[in-house]
Amino acid sequence: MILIQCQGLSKHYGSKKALNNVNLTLESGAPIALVGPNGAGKTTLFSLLCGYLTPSAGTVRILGEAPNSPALLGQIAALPQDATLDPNLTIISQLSFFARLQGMDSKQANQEALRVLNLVDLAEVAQQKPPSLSHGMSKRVAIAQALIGSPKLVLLDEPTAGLDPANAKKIRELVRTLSPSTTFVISSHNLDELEKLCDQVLYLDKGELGQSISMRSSNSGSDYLTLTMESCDSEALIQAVGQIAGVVNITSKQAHVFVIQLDDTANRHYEFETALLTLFKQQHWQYKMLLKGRTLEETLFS
Ligand SMILES: Nc1ncnc2c1ncn2[C@@H]1O[C@H](COP(=O)(O)OP(=O)(O)OP(=O)(O)O)[C@@H](O)[C@H]1O
Repeated sequence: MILIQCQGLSKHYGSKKALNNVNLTLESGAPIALVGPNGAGKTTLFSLLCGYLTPSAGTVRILGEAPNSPALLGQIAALPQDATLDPNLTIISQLSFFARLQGMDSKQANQEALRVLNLVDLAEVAQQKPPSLSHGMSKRVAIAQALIGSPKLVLLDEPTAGLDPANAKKIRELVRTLSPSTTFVISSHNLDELEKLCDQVLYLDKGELGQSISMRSSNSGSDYLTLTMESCDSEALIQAVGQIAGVVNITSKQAHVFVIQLDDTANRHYEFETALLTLFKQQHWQYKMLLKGRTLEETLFS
């Protein structure tokens, strides 16, 4: 099912071009990552998808509808980067209010508010007011708000920024669990996190959509291996590995991490891995990790 379609989408703020002629078609399914440097236009794109901003040129369709169409009520939700709640009202009353805006009666709205608070493990703060929550808790409440009514599309702008590692992991697990019925588009600078969660990565730079990378195909069908060593003489390793049959290239941009490109001969990986382990045994070199494919960082920036 086509969830998002943008054609020739541009947004200017005065003379500033924040988005330039973006063409994009996204299907529902696994989470999709949106990455790009500061000021690339990610928030602007999210705001156009939600209908918070109107395009300077081009069109947006969500499930075939214009972003502000009443048909999308409850079907699309967003977690803005700087989401805030009213400091004077309890969490439950605010979440229930948002549920009522989607047409639920007061009993259903209360149950829905509790359901989404349970999803983010925060049912115990239901009767509290926002100022009594920590930054991480406020973020999780904002994520709960985006999940009201089980929308088909949820846009998350930096969902785990400021969360401790345990809570960030919980949010990732929640996204994974809900993914069959909700498609998440996640904007983040945390490439490790996106790599764990997303199959497709969109790269936006200076308002233009560049690469669209399929993590699945780049990891399964690729001819790359990423090797992390415990400690080693990098030059000696590059020299020795470079001489193993099938190696096209070996590079190292981070201490102890090597990206090895193999030619595409059938069974090359098995033969190469055997030769690599034999080399480690001969040289008494200890490896930490050998991964098929390249990291997202390597794929985007090498
Ligand atoms: N309201 C505005 N008025 C003028 N310029 C704006 C406005 N909002 C954003 N911009 C500019 O548009 C460009 C894109 O901004 P945007 O916030 O969409 O980027 P971003 O990719 O979300 O950045 P970050 O990763 O820092 O959050 C930037 O150059 C920004 O300065």
